[in-house]
Amino acid sequence: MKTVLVAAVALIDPDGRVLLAQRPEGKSMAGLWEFPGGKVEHGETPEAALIRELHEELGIDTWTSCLAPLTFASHSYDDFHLLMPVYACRKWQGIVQPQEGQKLAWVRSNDLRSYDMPPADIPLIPALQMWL
Ligand SMILES: Nc1nc2c([nH]c(=O)n2[C@@H]2O[C@H](COP(=O)(O)OP(=O)(O)OP(=O)(O)O)[C@@H](O)[C@H]2O)c(=O)[nH]1
Repeated sequence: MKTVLVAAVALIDPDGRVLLAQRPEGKSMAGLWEFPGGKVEHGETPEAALIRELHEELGIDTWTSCLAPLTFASHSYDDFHLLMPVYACRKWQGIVQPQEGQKLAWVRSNDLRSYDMPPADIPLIPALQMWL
């Protein structure tokens, strides 16, 4: 099975809330809430992929030095194996705004479990909660 490298980030605001984005209609796993990010392109580092995705998806800019490794997901879906490093980020420039019409939510630690997430993400929640 093909292993797909996806970089994701927990953006954490000054109140300790985490940003989740809802996958839009028409995509796989539509309606589920996930961490911002996306596939790492050929020749790209995970950090560079995240900086690019955050600009494209949310209209913000950040830097490699502001991306702290937090945890990772390794999960087999039916058609690929997902390997997803997850970073924490507390510092960025600009205001988070959906650039692609996606719904966003700033979620408190204790509320994370009430958002439906992809199966790969569920085991990540306790590690994230320890950071918040
Ligand atoms: N960004 C992100 N992707 C995740 C998370 N959890 C998870 O399983 N994924 C999966 O990782 C892949 C990320 O791909 P992507 O976001 O760049 O591309 P995409 O929506 O076009 O994916 P698609 O081609 O499967 O529809 C998707 O299959 C997505 O479902 C997560 O928390 N954040």
